[in-house]
Amino acid sequence: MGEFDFIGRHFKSLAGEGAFDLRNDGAVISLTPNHELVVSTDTMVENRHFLPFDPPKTIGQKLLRCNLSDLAAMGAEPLSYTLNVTVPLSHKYSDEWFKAFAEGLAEDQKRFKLFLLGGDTTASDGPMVFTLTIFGRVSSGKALRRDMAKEDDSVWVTGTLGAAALGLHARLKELDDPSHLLTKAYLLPEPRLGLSLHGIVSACMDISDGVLQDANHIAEESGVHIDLYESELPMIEATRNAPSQWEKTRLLGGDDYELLLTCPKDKEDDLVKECLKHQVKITRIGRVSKGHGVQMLAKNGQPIKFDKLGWQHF
Ligand SMILES: Nc1ncnc2c1ncn2[C@@H]1O[C@H](COP(=O)(O)OP(=O)(O)O)[C@@H](O)[C@H]1O
Ligand SMILES: Cc1ncc(C[n+]2csc(CCOP(=O)(O)OP(=O)(O)O)c2C)c(N)n1
Ligand SMILES: [Mg+2]
Repeated sequence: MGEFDFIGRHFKSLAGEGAFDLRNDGAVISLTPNHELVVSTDTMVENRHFLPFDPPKTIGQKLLRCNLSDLAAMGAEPLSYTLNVTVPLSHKYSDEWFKAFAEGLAEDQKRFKLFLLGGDTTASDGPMVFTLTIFGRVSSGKALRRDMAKEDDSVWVTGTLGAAALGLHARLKELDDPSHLLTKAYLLPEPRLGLSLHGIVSACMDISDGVLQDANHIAEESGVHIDLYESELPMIEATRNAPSQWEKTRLLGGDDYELLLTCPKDKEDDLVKECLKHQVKITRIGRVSKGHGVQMLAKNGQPIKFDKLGWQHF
């Protein structure tokens, strides 16, 4: 069958304007005046980012959505993406598997209004690896950044936290998930696209490695200290009620793909209004102050001690 046949069968129908039907050496991106191109890339590795027995459809969707979440964090709107696939030679993923993977991409392409530009296909003795590079656009000068948080700003988060990290363990049958909501959060994050936050928030990023570690990125980049209040972290019931042995996982486990924002006091009403307009839950979870680093504070005001801040690959 070969890789060319494989590309034609699974990916050609996902291609859009400038992709030349996936039959050229490169693709062309048309740019509009007064916009800047935003680029972001993320890799997903079998047994590191997804489980080989996860549904192929949601693996495709999660791959796209993690990248869409990066565009959301930049305040950008999606245009197109490239897809690199490294197929494992040691164990076979069926044609049906890739069909469902591509169906996931097709469904989300339609919903989030972007298309495939091209990519690369290889094989190796290692695990399945997907790399997706996403292109978006933002009005010139209006990209959101991580480095403008200021003393006395409040810290906010969209949606809820911790469910995806527990969902992974539900998939591994280490934790009960009768509502299936933990599993759903792990399999299918919801990118917070479409919010108009430029001129409202002082810093923005998406949470992939856990709220504390990612808040630390904003703190470092902005030259400030951030306190997060543990009791304020928004969690669905299944997350809040998980047995205490899962405390650290739900707080630091990552995989949330929610937006972490800092906001000056006089813009808080605008932030809440903008999120309400788009029916996105938003919760105040902390405060920016002078200094450096991050702390998570318990209800009694005491810092909670952790041996690490969040997810690290090595
Ligand atoms: N291998 C690499 N080469 C160049 N830049 C990298 C590499 N890995 C990460 N980066 C850059 O480092 C920054 C942080 O990366 P990462 O933690 O992966 O961010 P994100 O959580 O947004 O994906 C990004 O600007 C990314 O482009
Ligand atoms: C099988 C499996 N094990 C563990 C995890 C948890 N996990 C893997 S990577 C990661 C952090 C995000 O991935 P990364 O590659 O750091 O993305 P980036 O920060 O670059 O967006 C998390 C929480 C998972 N999603 N799946
Ligand atoms: Mg990354």
